[in-house]
Amino acid sequence: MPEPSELVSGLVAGLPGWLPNQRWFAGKDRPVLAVRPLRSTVLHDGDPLLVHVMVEVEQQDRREPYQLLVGDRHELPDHLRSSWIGPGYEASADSDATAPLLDLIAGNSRVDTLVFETEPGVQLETGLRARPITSEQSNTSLVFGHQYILKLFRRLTPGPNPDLVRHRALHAVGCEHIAEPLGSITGELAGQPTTLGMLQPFVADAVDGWAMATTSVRDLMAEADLHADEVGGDFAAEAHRLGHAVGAVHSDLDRALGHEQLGPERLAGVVAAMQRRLDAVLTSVPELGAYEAELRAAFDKAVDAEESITVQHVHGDLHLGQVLRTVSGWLLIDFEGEPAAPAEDRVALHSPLRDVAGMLRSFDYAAHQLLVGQPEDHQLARRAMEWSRRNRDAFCDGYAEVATRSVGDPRGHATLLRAFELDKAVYEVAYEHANRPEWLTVPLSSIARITTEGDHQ
Ligand SMILES: Nc1ncnc2c1ncn2[C@@H]1O[C@H](COP(=O)(O)OP(=O)(O)O)[C@@H](O)[C@H]1O
Ligand SMILES: O=P(O)(O)O[C@H]1O[C@H](CO)[C@@H](O[C@H]2O[C@H](CO)[C@@H](O)[C@H](O)[C@H]2O)[C@H](O)[C@H]1O
Repeated sequence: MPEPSELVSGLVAGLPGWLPNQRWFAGKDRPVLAVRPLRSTVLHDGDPLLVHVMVEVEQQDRREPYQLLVGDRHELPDHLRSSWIGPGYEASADSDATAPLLDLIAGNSRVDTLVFETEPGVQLETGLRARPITSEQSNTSLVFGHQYILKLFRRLTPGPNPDLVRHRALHAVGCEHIAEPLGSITGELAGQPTTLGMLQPFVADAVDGWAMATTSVRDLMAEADLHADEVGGDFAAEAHRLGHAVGAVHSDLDRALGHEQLGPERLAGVVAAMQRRLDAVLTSVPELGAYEAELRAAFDKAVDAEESITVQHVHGDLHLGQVLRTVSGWLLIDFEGEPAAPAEDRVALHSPLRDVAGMLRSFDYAAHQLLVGQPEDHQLARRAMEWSRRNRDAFCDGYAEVATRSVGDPRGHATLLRAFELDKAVYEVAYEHANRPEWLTVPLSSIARITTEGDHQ
């Protein structure tokens, strides 16, 4: 096997061709011009070899750091062939190679500039093998035994990652709706201690909200004569509990990290950001042009709708795929903000209504995604609306029971909430255009309904 330094320099040369095929690579829409190694650290010098590598990826207008786990072994098993970069392979799918990561955290170890540590008072079980979770995500998560999940952040931003910061803050105030942070990995990037990984308990019995909600929609669609409140798979009680959980997380984030009250000129700044996002999405998705005037008017209306706006730490990219139903209740995961947003936006304070709007959008998605590609059917479309309205209302009812005083019932801020929902739908138009063009009709038809038909609760 080559020396680790030779391995890394050879492998970096293969990365411009390999990176764009990775789900977690954020720059798939632009060519990779160059990849430069920033730092490499040998974590296990054996067979398999495990090297932690940070690289800088250059694309047209940006240079962004990423982390990789690089492996090498005498014989590469068949199941790792797709991870081959040459020389060496990306090792996150190699259970033999990644096993030391948990032990390094448990041992509060330091290797070169990498710091592996447990959270205060945490004792970890060691010697467990890891498997990567198979869902397509923005980062890479490894499950150790059935006990722990380690998320390795792929695109790095110098400084602490908001996912870890918010989990720590919520845990410190006893929040029941998160998986407790158990440990972390920190490295050095641009001279700053930077979060590379976060360890949490793996909740093996959890089902995500999207799977539950879409099962409920399917149940309703299958019943010709029953209403949403009459079918066995009714989701409203869960939507209510979920609203309660999100409201409690917002209150806990406020208690732990505080809030700010912004005056009218800052509210105007929030709305200006919505207009700028619309400008950007209009250039890449011309279909959105049909709704431009109505969208701009809805955003402008929000400027005068409230005297001030409360901002605090929030989730930032809340949707049904970011919540897990366990036997004891709902957990929120992944407090990193929108994957495509700039780092400043992901750590910034925002209105809690932005998260509420994200979840309301998700109910709308769950209701309408089954209709994608189907011939128009008014009966099914009416049922989708019925499901969406019922569950959005139940969510808001649950949220209002525990929300911070400054927000209360989200429906009491109808104009601002509508603007946040439309802003999220504009984001989704860009997301679907880039990732799932066949689903572009989902956010576009919501925008049509909300703006043209005024259909909004
Ligand atoms: N504590 C946990 N227990 C069980 N599964 C989890 C846990 N945390 C995350 N997951 C699963 O891992 C997936 C990816 O986690 P997430 O934090 O959303 O990562 P990413 O930033 O890559 O999107 C989730 O969709 C969920 O299925
Ligand atoms: O989970 P991520 O942080 O990677 O979020 C991105 O991908 C989501 C899709 O997986 C996307 O969510 C959109 O589709 C969901 C259904 O698949 C729906 O529930 C959401 O409401 C909708 O926004 C999310 O926008 C994107 O950031």
